Amino acid sequence: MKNVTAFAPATVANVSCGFDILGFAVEEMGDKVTVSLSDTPGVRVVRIEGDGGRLPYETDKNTCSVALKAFAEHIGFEGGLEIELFKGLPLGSGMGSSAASSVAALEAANVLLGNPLEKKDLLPFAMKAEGVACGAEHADNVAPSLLGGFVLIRSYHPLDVTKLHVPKGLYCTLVHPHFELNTADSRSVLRQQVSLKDAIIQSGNIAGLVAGLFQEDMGLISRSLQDVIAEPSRSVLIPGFDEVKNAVKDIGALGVGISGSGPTTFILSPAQDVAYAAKEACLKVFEKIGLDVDIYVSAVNTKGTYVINKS
Ligand SMILES: Nc1ncnc2c1ncn2[C@@H]1O[C@H](COP(=O)(O)OP(=O)(O)OP(=O)(O)O)[C@@H](O)[C@H]1O
Ligand SMILES: N[C@@H](CCO)C(=O)O
Repeated sequence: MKNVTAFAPATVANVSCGFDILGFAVEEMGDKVTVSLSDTPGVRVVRIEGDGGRLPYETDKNTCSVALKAFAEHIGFEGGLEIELFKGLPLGSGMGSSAASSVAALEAANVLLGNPLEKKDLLPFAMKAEGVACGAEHADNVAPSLLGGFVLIRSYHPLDVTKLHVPKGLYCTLVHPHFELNTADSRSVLRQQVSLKDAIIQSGNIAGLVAGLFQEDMGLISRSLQDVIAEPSRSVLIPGFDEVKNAVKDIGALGVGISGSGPTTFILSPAQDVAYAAKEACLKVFEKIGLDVDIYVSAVNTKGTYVINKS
């Protein structure tokens, strides 16, 4: 085997009440990465497509190569690895673009080198790449992109992640307005202190959301999709956010929140037809505002990253 290509899915981080500790993966949208063995030692990005020429080739800047360099050092691989990145995700969208790249690169390289590590043990290298992309080694995009489904980060020190149950029928609608918001900028507007009152509300909601997922209790999930920590500071940066909340109030959706650090908004629904009704409602909102959007409807991806070609 000389090269392996892997796909890694887009993700919705935070899921309202789980700032930096919860995320889920979606289907179809994502990045593809081919990793090939090379006679020249070291990790190199040799091709990038689909980014409009905007992503860095430098090994210490592209999330694919940052992750692979750390992985190669960890397993003691001293040979050469070449990376070809096919961007499927828009940059600065809130759909985990930098995460999908590093996760696909790690999955491809791990398989190429004979699976020296288990999938879950690739996580720290992808987190390192997130640190380079946005200044914080948060795992709520990389963990679900790697493992699929809903993933909870119980602790960062030590790292303790766990997959949660995905209720049948759960769908999401992702509304991506055509402008970029860097995660670093979107983190810089956050308050550094949280009041006791808000801490109580947020803990109740995250516990309720986890219980709701396991019990497949759509009412409990819906009541728990509330964020009093990040959303109040960030929603002002997202045109149409309040209008979307209003527009989907009466169509049976479970809730609305900012996907990761935005500007994408996610709507969770208990069934596919509700997710499509949410799409129609959002199209009307953005037509009125006069802003171009892409709207995707997707089930939850329970598989995470996977290999699509080996040769
Ligand atoms: N392979 C990559 N894919 C995307 N961004 C990358 C990649 N490698 C490096 N970067 C850098 O990461 C930064 C983008 O990180 P940021 O977290 O803001 O965006 P994102 O991952 O596209 O957003 P989001 O997670 O909100 O979808 C940019 O400076 C970009 O140049
Ligand atoms: N938890 C991160 C996700 C970034 O996509 C944040 O909200 O900043």
